[in-house]
Amino acid sequence: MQDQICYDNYKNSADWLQSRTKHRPKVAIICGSGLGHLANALESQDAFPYSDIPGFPHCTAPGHAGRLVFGVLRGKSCVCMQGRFHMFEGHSLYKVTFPVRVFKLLGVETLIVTNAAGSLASSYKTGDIMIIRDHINIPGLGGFNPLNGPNDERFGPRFPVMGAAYDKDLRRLAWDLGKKLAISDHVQEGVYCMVGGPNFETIAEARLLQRLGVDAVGMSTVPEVLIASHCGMKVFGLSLITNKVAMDYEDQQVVTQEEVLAVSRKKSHTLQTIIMELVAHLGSSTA
Ligand SMILES: O=P(O)(O)O[C@@H]1C[C@H](O)[C@@H](CO)O1
Ligand SMILES: Nc1nc2[nH]cnc2c(=O)[nH]1
Repeated sequence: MQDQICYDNYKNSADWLQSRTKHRPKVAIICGSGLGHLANALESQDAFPYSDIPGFPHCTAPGHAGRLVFGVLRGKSCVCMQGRFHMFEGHSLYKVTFPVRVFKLLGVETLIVTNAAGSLASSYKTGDIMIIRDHINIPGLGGFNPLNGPNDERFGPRFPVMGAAYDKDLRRLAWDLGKKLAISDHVQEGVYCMVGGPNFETIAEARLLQRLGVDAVGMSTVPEVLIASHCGMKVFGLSLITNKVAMDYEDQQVVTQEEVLAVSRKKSHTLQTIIMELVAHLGSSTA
């Protein structure tokens, strides 16, 4: 594969970071659009602009600050991506997922992914939070997969299974936390679908995805989950529902990226609260 990334590049980046921070995180968090505020909650921060880190791509999507922040969240050492890389920015899937393998080499065991997404499930409301139970990888079904090319056994097997990519115990814990925080009316669990973007769905595409069993659709997350699961990390994912996807030609709602960002910024606090509680419980008998 033309631009596949070799082990030494991931290692070089991990060594660079380890020589500049005392933190040794076991948890990594990827912040979706408008959700980067979470990184500000980290204590004893060491922050690095992506442009300084060897091998890291540059962040061009709106609502993604482009910084890697190490610190302590609820007593746990974490590393937080304040902004991610998307295929629609023109990055290869190897670049999109580059940080995840760097996290593996840093010793990360649990990856938490977040995103902004449009809902297809009729019962979902804007502002709801969806625990990701499973995914559909539309680019992947068409052959675009970050695991394409020669397999590096140091990361994982040639043919990884994906039937249980989203950790069951962490999903259950998130449900319990939703109840404890009295927000369970706004918590859902469902199937996330990645499309390539950058355009939003046509009406016919939206209807197709709904028939396929998709509850929420976005343009990210799945490549990172594939790479994390391949190398044996526990994965937990949340989608913030920023809009309902138009399903009808008469529908007057037209989604815009401004609306996506405005809703995710407005509702990010709830998502952050769940993540902070979840991180606090990591390592207990249930997580
Ligand atoms: O990084 P995320 O997935 O939150 O980025 C947002 C949501 C869609 O993927 C895309 C268009 O809204 O940007
Ligand atoms: N593809 C897609 N991505 C989104 N991200 C946030 N909302 C949407 C949406 O409606 N469709």
